[in-house]
Amino acid sequence: MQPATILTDIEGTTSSIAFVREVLFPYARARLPAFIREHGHEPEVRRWLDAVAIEIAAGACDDAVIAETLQGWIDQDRKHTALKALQGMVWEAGYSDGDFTAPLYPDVLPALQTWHAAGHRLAVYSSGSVPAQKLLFSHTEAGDLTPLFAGFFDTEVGGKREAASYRAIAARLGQAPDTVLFLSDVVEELDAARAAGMRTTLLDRAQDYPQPRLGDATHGHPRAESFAQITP
Ligand SMILES: CSCCC(=O)C(=O)COP(=O)(O)O
Ligand SMILES: [Mg+2]
Repeated sequence: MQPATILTDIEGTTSSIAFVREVLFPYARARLPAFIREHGHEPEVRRWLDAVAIEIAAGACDDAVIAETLQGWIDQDRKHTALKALQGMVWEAGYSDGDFTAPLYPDVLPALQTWHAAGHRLAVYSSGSVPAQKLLFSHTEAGDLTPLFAGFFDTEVGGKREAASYRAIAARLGQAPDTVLFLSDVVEELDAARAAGMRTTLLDRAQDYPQPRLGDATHGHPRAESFAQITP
């Protein structure tokens, strides 16, 4: 039988929520206005700024207003595809200037290496954009881990709480959904993956969730406090 493909979330699963909210988000929040002023004319940036403008004003609006809107969305932790794409572009400088590297929970790298060596395909599905995911995994404290992964998926495939997104990911990986194990800290995401036919495990990390999710709070998903407890 083919080893299961392991599809993992990032924030709260491979890396702490604190890193995302206390390092990545403030970095992007502070630099987005200047980034938009300097790069707003570039088509790949403009495309996302226009998407924000359409949402907030049904059309054109000032770039300063767009920047303020994006900062508000960061404060609300909105998982908007345009915000995530722009954040990823801003984080590129942070990684390349050495302002930060990406921490992983200590159990993550050994498990990923073991699973990869055992023939499991590994993939990522995060609200962070695919370029942001690749930046993160290529700038971990253990070096570049991107060669371990066979696929990266973001919300361009669909929202993380929608079963259709997981069906689309399975199809893109060329796998039947029941051969994919999805790992996440968010029960609603696991519910959607299960509805699509995937296997699931809830990551319940004490650092992120001081109140353990037990019993009904797991919605029937297998629960693990570390990757070391997962048998794919
Ligand atoms: C690619 S790292 C940035 C993480 C991020 O912006 C985010 O919203 C994380 O969401 P996740 O789906 O990984 O919980
Ligand atoms: Mg998460």
